[in-house]
Amino acid sequence: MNKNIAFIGAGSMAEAIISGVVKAEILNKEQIIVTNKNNRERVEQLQQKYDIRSIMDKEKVAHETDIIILATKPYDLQKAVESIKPYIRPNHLLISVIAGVSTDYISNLFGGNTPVVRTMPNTSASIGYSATAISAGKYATNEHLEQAETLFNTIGTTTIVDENDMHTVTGISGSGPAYIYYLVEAMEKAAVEAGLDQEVARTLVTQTVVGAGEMLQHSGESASTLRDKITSPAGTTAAGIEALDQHHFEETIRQCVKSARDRSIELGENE
Ligand SMILES: NC(=O)C1=CN([C@@H]2O[C@H](COP(=O)(O)OP(=O)(O)OC[C@H]3O[C@@H](n4cnc5c(N)ncnc54)[C@H](OP(=O)(O)O)[C@@H]3O)[C@@H](O)[C@H]2O)C=CC1
Ligand SMILES: O=C(O)[C@@H]1CCC=N1
Repeated sequence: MNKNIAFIGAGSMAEAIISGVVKAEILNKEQIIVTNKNNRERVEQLQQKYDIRSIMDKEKVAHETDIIILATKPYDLQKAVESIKPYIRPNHLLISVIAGVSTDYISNLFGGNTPVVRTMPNTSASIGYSATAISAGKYATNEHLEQAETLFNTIGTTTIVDENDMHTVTGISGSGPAYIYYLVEAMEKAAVEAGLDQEVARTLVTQTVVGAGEMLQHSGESASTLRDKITSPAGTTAAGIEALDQHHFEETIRQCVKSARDRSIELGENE
């Protein structure tokens, strides 16, 4: 890509994207700039770790870049925009990774027809495995959307969605890796309580999750078919699944996704 990119916000999500983009080698490292509010130590840490540039002066950040990725928490967005708004050019593209916040709101904050593309990646971006959803705001052209797709395709898959679906997407794939990690924590705890060594538990559970993920990706079979193949009649898996059902597993997941989605809506309502 012949575009310079700046990250406004240098937290977990910015780092996951930077890590993935650097590994993908689609940009020279000096084309990537990171900045935050005032935590110079953090941006210098990222600068050293990924051999990218850190710049605290927002005028210089804007001057040196074509694409600006907004990666603050939703409640910090307004101040972040204020700090860079005076230096935004008409040909800048803004890409938001921020949960809940609409492209219209961001365009309005910038006070005009600023093109905004909204994305919802996840932290697996750091190893090229993000499931990123993308929506174009009303001032973003097809070219802007393609630029965002090109960038996010380097850190995983991209799926274009209607912006109205972004809250659900956030509850599914934005937060999703955390649900899987929570499941892993629970399985490890159960294994240790049943007498397995912690390291043995970790190795077995991790490989089980990785293997299941690879099967979902590569076997061409649905989750339900794959599950059936493990579930012998009156066997161990059937007993385990029955316990999950008795403890309302499906309803628990439904509530989990709904709560995350509702929270995304709330974050947007503070607009
Ligand atoms: N973490 C995740 O898995 C995902 C997160 N997201 C979204 O990404 C966004 C960032 O999340 P995450 O990385 O976890 O958050 P973090 O808290 O880890 O990072 C937020 C960053 O924003 C910076 N910041 C705060 N205020 C300003 C400002 N005025 N100007 C410039 N930078 C500022 C902070 O800098 P400082 O330290 O100086 O305050 C910090 O570097 C959120 O909106 C979240 O919804 C989306 C998908 C997944
Ligand atoms: O928890 C959050 O609000 C962010 C959005 C998606 C993942 N993390």
